[in-house]
Amino acid sequence: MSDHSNPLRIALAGLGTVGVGVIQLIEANREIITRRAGRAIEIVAVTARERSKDRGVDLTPYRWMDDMTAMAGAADVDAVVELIGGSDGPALTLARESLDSGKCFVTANKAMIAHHGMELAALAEAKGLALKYEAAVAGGIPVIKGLREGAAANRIERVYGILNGTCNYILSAMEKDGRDFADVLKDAQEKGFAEADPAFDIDGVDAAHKLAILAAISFGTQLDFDAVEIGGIRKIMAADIAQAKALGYRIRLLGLAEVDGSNGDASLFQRVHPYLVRTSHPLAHVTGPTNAVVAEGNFSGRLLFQGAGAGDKPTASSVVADLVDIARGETGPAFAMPGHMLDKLPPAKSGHRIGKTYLRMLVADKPGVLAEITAAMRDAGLSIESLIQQEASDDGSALIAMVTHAGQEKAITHTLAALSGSDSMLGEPMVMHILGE
Ligand SMILES: NC(=O)C1=CN([C@@H]2O[C@H](COP(=O)(O)OP(=O)(O)OC[C@H]3O[C@@H](n4cnc5c(N)ncnc54)[C@H](OP(=O)(O)O)[C@@H]3O)[C@@H](O)[C@H]2O)C=CC1
Ligand SMILES: N[C@@H](CCO)C(=O)O
Repeated sequence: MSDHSNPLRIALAGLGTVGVGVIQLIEANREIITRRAGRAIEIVAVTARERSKDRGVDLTPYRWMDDMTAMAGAADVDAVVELIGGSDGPALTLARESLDSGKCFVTANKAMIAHHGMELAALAEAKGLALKYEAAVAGGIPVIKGLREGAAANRIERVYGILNGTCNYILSAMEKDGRDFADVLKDAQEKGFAEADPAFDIDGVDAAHKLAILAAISFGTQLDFDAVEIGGIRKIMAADIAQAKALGYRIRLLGLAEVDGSNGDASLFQRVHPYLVRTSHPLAHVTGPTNAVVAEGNFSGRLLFQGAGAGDKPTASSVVADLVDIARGETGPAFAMPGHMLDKLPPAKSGHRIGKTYLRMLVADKPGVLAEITAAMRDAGLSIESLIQQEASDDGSALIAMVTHAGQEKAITHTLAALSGSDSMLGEPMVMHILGE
C-alpha cells in the first residue's frame, strides 16, 4: 500500500472515451482534487491498443506500457484504473493481476463487475485493497456511494431506474420526433455512449449488468447477474409509444429489483424490461441519455439519483471520485459489507407478481377477433382497464393496444398461450409491465 503523505500514483489502461476524460479531469481539476484527497493524484503510466493514435491529449508526460502485466506489477504504481471494457479478456486479467500484486483497482466496467465482482471483491478484501466501480453504474451519478454510504443505515425495499442512456436516448427521441429506431441508434453511437456492441444496450444486457450490481449493494445479497430477467427495446414500435401516450404513459427501459418474500422464503427479483411509466412519475420525465435510480429505504423513504449516465466527462467524474477515496485511504468492502455476510438468495419466480400490463397485438381485421382475445383473457382471469384499436391498415391488419387491470403475471402468460395458435394473431404480441407507484 502507498504512503499517504505522497501522491497516489496511478496507471491507466484504456484511453478511449472514458480514459481520455479521466486524463482531462485530473489535469483540469488538479488543485481541488489534491485538496480534497489530501494528496495529489498522479498518472504515471498509460496503455491502450494503439500507441500512435491521436487521442487529443498529450500523453508524453506518462510512461507508455505495452505490457499490462508489467503495469499491474510496477513498483511505482499504487492503483490501476481499467477503462478497456469487456467482462473477461484483458480487463479481467488486469484486475486479477493488479489485486494480486497489491494494487487498488478502479474500473468503469459493469460487465466485468457483474460477472466477476464477487471473485474480485474477495481478492481485494483478502489483501485489504480497494476495489471501486462507481462509474460502472449510471456513469456520472454517485449512486454506488449514495447507497453504500449515504443510505447504509437503511433496509432498501426496492431499487429501480433508467440504467441505460442509449435506450433512454432512443426511446425519448422516438417519442419526441417520431424518428425510427435505427436512425436514432446511429446517433447514440456517434455521441459515444453506446457500448462497443450496441446490442448490449438495446437488448437490455448493459442495464442488467448495472441492476445486478445495484441489487447486491442495496439488499446485501450476492451478485447474481445470471438470474436477471432481461428484455430490450428492439420490438417497440412507434405505435406503442403513441398508444402508451394516449393511455397516459411513457415507455422507459427500467431495471427493477426487490427482495420478494411473498411466497414464504425470501428470493431475489431482478428484471430489465421496457415498462410503461405514468406521466406523473418522475422517471417519465427523464429524457435523453440521462439515467435515474430510485431507491426506497425503510427510513430514508424514496431517494432519487439522477444525472448523466454516460459520456466522457460524467463517467470520468465517477472514476476520479473513486481515486479520491483511495487517496484518502478508504478501502472498505466493495459490496458494502464483507463478502461472507452477503446473503445468497434464489431467483424469484414472477408468475405470482401482481401488476397492470400493456399488451399490443397485431391482428387480422375480421369479425370476432376482439371476442377471441377477450375470451382468452376471461379464461385466464384477466380484465381490461382500457383498450385502443387503431384503424385497419391497407394490408388488412389492425393494431390493438390495451392496459389490463392489476392481475397476476401468469394470467398474461396463459392468455398469450391460448392465443398463440390462432390465425387471427399476426406476429408476436408485445407485453410491457406497468411500473407500480
Ligand atoms: N463511454 C461511456 O460513456 C461509458 C463507458 N463505461 C465503461 O467504461 C469502459 C470504457 O469505455 P469507453 O471509454 O467508452 O470505451 P472505448 O472503446 O472508447 O475505449 C476503450 C479503450 O480500451 C483500449 N483497449 C481495448 N482493447 C484493449 C486491449 N486488448 N489492450 C489494451 N487496450 C485496449 C482501446 O485502445 P485503442 O484506443 O488503442 O483502440 C481504447 O483506448 C467500458 O467498460 C465501458 O462499459 C462506463 C460508463 C460510461
Ligand atoms: N452504454 C451505456 C454507457 C454507460 O454505461 C449506456 O448507454 O448507458
